[in-house]
Amino acid sequence: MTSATPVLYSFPSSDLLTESLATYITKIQKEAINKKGRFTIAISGGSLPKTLRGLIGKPGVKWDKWHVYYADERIVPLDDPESNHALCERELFSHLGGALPAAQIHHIDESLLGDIEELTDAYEGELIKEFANKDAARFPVFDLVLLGMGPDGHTASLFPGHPLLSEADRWVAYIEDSPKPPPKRITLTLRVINHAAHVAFVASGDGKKDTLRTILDEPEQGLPCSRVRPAHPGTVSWFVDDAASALTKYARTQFGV
Ligand SMILES: O=C(O)[C@H](O)[C@@H](O)[C@H](O)[C@H](O)COP(=O)(O)O
Repeated sequence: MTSATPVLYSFPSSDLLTESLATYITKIQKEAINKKGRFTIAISGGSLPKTLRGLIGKPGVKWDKWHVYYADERIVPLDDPESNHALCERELFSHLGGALPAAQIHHIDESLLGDIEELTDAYEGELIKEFANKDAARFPVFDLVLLGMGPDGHTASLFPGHPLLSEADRWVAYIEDSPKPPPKRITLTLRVINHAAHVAFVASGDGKKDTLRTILDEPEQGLPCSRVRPAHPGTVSWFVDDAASALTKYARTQFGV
């Protein structure tokens, strides 16, 4: 089975990056809705939710068809400043005037914070409700997974050298020793990410330039971000700014949809 080759889009400003990312997401959303009447997306935390602001008020975004999941989430209350859900609420959902129904935003079950195994099973159950039997697939096929890149090359809560990278059965897994705090998290597994129709990474700033070079120019090092290679006909795209791409020799593609 052939895997997607990363496509690199690099922008001179964060405004251009934000606007282009919004255009890209809107196009994928439209294709998904035309095909099956809904759009399934998984979103990470970190600086990513803020870069989705270009979607706010953008014509053509059909929020009522969105079904949102988290690519990873921290095991903290939903209103905790460390919660990815709280972050997405703050940066995006609260600006939509209720256009995206709360029932279509799938967050962790707060009543299970004390039992990470049960919480993980329950979150996987949320995915099963959406995806099981749909394509008779062994793994869910998200229309789009949006990811960030950590300075150590991690993505979602998949960290370099961690045994979780080899998880071959679960859709959602937990980690209790995350090197990035907080230590307890759940994450989509690499198998799930690599079954997505489209995956897009977003990375910006000078602080990302060394890691981005390693990920794109030396994929053989096997950093988690380099291992995101959805199977054909899936795609993997990188939306970065020129500061982040300063060191990579990887070929740039001109953005245009
Ligand atoms: O919840 C998390 O911690 C994230 O999902 C994580 O994978 C993040 O995306 C990267 O660490 C990049 O974070 P920055 O964009 O803040 O550098």
